Amino acid sequence: MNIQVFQSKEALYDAVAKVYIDRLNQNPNLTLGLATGTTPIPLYKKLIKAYQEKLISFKGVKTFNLDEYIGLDESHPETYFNFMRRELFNHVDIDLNQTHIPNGRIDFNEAMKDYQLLLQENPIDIQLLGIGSNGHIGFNEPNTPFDSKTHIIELALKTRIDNSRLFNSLDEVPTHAITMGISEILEAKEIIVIATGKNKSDAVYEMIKGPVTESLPASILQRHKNVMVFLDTDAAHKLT
Ligand SMILES: N[C@@H]1[C@@H](O)[C@H](O)[C@@H](COP(=O)(O)O)O[C@@H]1O
Repeated sequence: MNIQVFQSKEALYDAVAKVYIDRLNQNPNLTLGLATGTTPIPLYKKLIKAYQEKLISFKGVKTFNLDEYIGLDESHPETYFNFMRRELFNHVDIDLNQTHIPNGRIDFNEAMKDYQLLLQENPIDIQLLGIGSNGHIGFNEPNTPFDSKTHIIELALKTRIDNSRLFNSLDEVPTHAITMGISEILEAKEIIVIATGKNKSDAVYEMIKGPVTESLPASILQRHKNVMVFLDTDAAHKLT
């Protein structure tokens, strides 16, 4: 793992954005694995700015998101479908037909099989990841098998409490989600993990220094050959 710690979030997100700008200039037809949550938002803002400044284009880019809630109305602002349009897709020249998000509103078996097949056919060049405070990646909660493919998962109470800040109440937070599996995440040629804030420091420590165990899903990243981890000093504070 290549681990970088930054004194400021500004410097952190500049560094991550630079990786994307460089990679997109090397290959304008990248297949990107994208993430939601609060963590990637400053990165998406920087990529929108880079697009506006004509440093990058998304015309040839394909995207695959990690996950989607199950049970939210399609008009709900917290569906990851709406999140991605609001935070990135509506502001750049991406072909929306080339953007993919697991579908949380159709028959589960069909949705899982469709996404598994799409991922098999479209190897991901760079997978972006945040990390849950319990070590989840995507919505792969603790004790998800490392060999899992896209599946339906019951969200951990901790995750629902963490994410309830974006909803009117805990009751409104969905209990289930559809998520890319851990084995599919590991297929990406390159993985970029971003974590900021003290509430991520335990999970970050376990991801990097802890045993590789299904009880801390992000720990499997120790076994991937090409992972870059971008941390602020708060998220990194248990490491030294
Ligand atoms: N499913 C997402 C994850 O992909 C994300 O990395 C994590 C952390 O979210 P945040 O960045 O808001 O802390 O939890 C969310 O629920």
